[in-house]
Amino acid sequence: MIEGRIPRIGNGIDIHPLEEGRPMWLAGLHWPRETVGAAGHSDGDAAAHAICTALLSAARLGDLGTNFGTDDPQFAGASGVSLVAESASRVRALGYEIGNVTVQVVCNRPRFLLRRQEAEEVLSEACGAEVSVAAATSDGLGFTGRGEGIVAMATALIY
Ligand SMILES: Nc1ccn([C@@H]2O[C@H](COP(=O)(O)O)[C@@H](O)[C@H]2O)c(=O)n1
Ligand SMILES: C[C@@]1(CO)OP(=O)(O)OP(=O)(O)OC[C@H]1O
Repeated sequence: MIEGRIPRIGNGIDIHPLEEGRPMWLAGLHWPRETVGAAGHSDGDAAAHAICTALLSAARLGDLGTNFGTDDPQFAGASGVSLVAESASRVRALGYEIGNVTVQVVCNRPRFLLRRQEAEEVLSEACGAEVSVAAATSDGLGFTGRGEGIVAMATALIY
């Protein structure tokens, strides 16, 4: 473990393009009514991936790509939830505990109003610590506003 008793934070950001006909996985949930889903080597769950990078960065363990490379077939189609669980486990293996994690997604759809609690429960279970989920549109601006992609940003606190 890196020296010191001071809590440590990490930030993570992930962006995935959206494509017709792909399943939508976001914030640990499948969204079966969506007609577009995130393209990627894994399930494309930008929220889960941002959480992974936030956790790994807090412990100075690199980021999503250095831990779960696209050159490794093991991670083809990997669920975001499984990558969050593995990231949390790597952080704990260094002797840290996870305080809490927040993640915010920027997209028009899906809407989190009815499923926020479900997403928080799934991601908290994977992390072994409380995860809160927020969402925003970009008010029609940019690639998120045009529905071409999803952005997610996360912060993790470890101690
Ligand atoms: N994908 C989304 C986007 C937004 N929300 C909720 O709507 C609120 C207003 O969004 P603005 O971008 O107009 O500020 C936001 O605070 C979220 O509560 C959502 O659920 N899902
Ligand atoms: C998750 C990984 C590995 O399957 O693939 P992708 O789903 O493409 O996701 P990305 O955010 O581009 O990060 C790279 C990889 O770590």
